[in-house]
Amino acid sequence: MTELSRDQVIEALKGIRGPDLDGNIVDLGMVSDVFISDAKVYFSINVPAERAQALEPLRQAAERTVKALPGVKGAVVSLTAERKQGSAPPPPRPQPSAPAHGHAHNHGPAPSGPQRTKAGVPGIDAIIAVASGKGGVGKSTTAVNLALALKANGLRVGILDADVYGPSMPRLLGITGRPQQIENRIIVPMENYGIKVMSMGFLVDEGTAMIWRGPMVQSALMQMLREVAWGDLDVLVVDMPPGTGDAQLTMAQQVPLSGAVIVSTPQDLALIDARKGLNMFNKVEVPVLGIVENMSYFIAPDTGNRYDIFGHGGARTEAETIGVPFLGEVPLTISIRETSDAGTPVVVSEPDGPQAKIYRDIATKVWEQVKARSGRAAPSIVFE
Ligand SMILES: Nc1ncnc2c1ncn2[C@@H]1O[C@H](COP(=O)(O)OP(=O)(O)OP(=O)(O)O)[C@@H](O)[C@H]1O
Repeated sequence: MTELSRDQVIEALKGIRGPDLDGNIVDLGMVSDVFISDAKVYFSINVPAERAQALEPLRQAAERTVKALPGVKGAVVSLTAERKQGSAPPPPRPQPSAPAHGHAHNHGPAPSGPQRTKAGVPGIDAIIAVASGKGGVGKSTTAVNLALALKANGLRVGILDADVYGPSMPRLLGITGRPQQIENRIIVPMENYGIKVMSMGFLVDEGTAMIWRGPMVQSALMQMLREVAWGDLDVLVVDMPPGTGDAQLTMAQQVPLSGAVIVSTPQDLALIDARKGLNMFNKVEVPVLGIVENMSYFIAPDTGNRYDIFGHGGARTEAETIGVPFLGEVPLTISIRETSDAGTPVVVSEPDGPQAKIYRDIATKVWEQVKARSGRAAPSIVFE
């Protein structure tokens, strides 16, 4: 197999017409730098923000084209809508949580630590959602490494994979097999690397087409939350399905969340989606613990050089604008991807490496936020 080159990719992308069918996306200057690493191709296409949604087919066409090239193992293509240099900053947005609800302060004294009764699931002190405004930003990767980093920081941790449409925890944590059921339909969670895990992926055969209707999703989720022998946990990390639709809103409402972590990539478009996520949690009065910028910058595997291909720093600015904590920047590195694919997340497989440290620092900040907010009553849950 011949080595894949950037020129080949660019040549192929020249076959894709611009949004108004004049010229191609390369000659129109819409394509960012192209990075190739381990036969996976990364680049972004710059489009006007207001046309982003309409141009999703263009992104898909570019992705398909690149994936079809011989020797390409995968492609990560994102749309970006860069602000023009020197343009006015966006207007300040209101604080995400109104002081009337008593959880608007990101600072101030940490009262007494998370309280057992607050989480609403006996034995579980705090439940944290990891969410993203859209798919593919690395939400599951962040969730698993955050959970393992919380464990590395000395906490008792579980993960609930609420992404029933595309459960990824079995793969990310390298767990196969089925969980056991004990008396009263209670399921024993699976376990690896010292954390307990429950995922629909353990119950449904891979490749089985599951057609989920809303109520089924809700009942599956409630079972995974309440009919699982979690034991005593300091924190349960919930990997939410991507997006901010009705299903996610209901989920955010029904799970007694202590707070939510929002994962975004730095591009403006992803940030717009991240803001939707933030609004969703505000709607159901779940405090947003902060934003993580994933794929913040790129570390080339051969030289270790750093490249800001995705416009690093957008999420930090966004967090400052909307007044939520910024939790940290995770670079796009091959080690994060490969360790995830291998079921040995970087926090456990390279615990002394720089990536693991980044996740542990994020975990520390997340936990500080949980503790700072634990005085607040959890949203009530209604059982039918
Ligand atoms: N920081 C990173 N560096 C390199 N690769 C990453 C990083 N974060 C995520 N990835 C890779 O990007 C892909 C998407 O990540 P992941 O599945 O975590 O995203 P997601 O937002 O949960 O996606 P989905 O919406 O499909 O559930 C995976 O191949 C993952 O290994």
